[in-house]
Amino acid sequence: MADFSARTDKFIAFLQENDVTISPKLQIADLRAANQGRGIIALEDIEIDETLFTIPRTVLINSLNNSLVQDQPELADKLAGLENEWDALILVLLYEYKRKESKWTDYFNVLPDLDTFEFHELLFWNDEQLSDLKPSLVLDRIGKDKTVEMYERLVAIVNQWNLEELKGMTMEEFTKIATIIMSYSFDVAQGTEDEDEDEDDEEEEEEVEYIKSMVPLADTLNADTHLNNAILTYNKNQDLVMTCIKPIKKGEQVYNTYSDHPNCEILRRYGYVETTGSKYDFGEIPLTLITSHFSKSLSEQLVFDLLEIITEISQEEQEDDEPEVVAESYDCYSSKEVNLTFVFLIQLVTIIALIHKQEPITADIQNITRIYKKCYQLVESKKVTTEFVKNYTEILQARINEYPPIAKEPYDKELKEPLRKSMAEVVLKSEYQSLSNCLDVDATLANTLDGSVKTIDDDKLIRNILKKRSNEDISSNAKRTKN
Ligand SMILES: C[S@@+](CC[C@H](N)C(=O)[O-])C[C@H]1O[C@@H](n2cnc3c(N)ncnc32)[C@H](O)[C@@H]1O
Repeated sequence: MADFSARTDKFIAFLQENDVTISPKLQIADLRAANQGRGIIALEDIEIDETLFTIPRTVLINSLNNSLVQDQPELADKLAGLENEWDALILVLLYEYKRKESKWTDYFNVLPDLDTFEFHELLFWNDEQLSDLKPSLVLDRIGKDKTVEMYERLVAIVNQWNLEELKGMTMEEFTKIATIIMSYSFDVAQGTEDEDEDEDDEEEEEEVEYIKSMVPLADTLNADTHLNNAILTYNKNQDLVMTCIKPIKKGEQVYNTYSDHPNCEILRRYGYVETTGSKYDFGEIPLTLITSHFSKSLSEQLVFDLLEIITEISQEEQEDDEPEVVAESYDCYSSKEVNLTFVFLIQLVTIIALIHKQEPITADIQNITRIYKKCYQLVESKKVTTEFVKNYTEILQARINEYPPIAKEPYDKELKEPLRKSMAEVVLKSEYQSLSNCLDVDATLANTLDGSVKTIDDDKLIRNILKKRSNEDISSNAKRTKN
């Protein structure tokens, strides 16, 4: 405890020596009892727009500003030239960690210690612990293979650049540094001003470049998706300014946002969960579940062929920035909203399957394009068919049924031991509840399509498609006769 607060005191002295100004209404607190490490609390009420603290850029650590380039200036261009911005920051941070004394020593002494800190991000879970997360699709995103690839790439750079101090970098050290970057770093805008921005000039906004940086003090803030009350902005001098965006009462914690993540992603990236669910929770429907659902009415091979054709058509028909219709999975949010592509795909395959019942369908691109366009118009005009509702509900229910009984239980306010098992249970509950919320079909469709949605008879749509097709057949026959 004494060591913990002594480190906090030295960190505060470091901030003051480096011209960081902090509101006297704030205090860095020991929140270890709540599994939150350090955090910042308000000693007095704070109003919206009050400045919480101001950080000059000289205190940041990034590929431009660090001890490695100070010690070996010839590396500056090489670091700036690295294609992957993670690579540069990993190298400079590991160098700072290994260097016994540097400008940032008292900052590093409040960051997770590489030897003693227990990281809970999913990269550090063993197979048995991970199995408690089944059937969450977060298990497909842990990225152990990518980490090995990145480690090997960095070892090659260390050797090529002959970075003596980093030559013994182990896979474990590398993984911990990369994790610290993932959970502590900020993408800091280069040369932006908060005020006097021409908001209409979108092109100018697009040109803003970001540099991945460690930002002392800004990274002492914990996050909460429901209670977020502070954001990082910039002032005219290009300093970083943490600003209050929601009134904060005396005794309350100051919370940043780490972006709009569901609990499974908060756990994967930051090693904690929001015990009563994230504001941005979702459950996911894997494409395989949609495939197996429709394989009951169409053959499995036909479903595969259709998905291939639908992918082709959507690439042709869609704008570049629109999401692919055929994706590996689809999100179902706790706020009763799903991906629009999920609605469209189910509606499309539903109609194809019904037509197939009347006359066997072939996976022919012209034919499917016609049905694709009709379904697109239908969904665009905020309509779906009765059979869509049935298939949507059955697919969602099939996914819900994959969850273990614990997922159905309400949230406990606090985590229990063993901690990782307890966090995994929270993730499953978050996903289960999100999927269940989306069983409210009317509300979910209204949120997804931005307005109330009408359900029409399938036959009406099918007749319309088949009629149009026979009309087109007649006219193409007529054309052929003419020729
Ligand atoms: C940017 S740091 C925040 C400062 C951190 N608490 C510390 O002591 O260094 C991010 C890390 O803080 C912890 N954290 C942030 N928000 C949290 C929360 N709401 N509950 C529990 N832990 C949280 C997680 O370990 C996360 O990886």
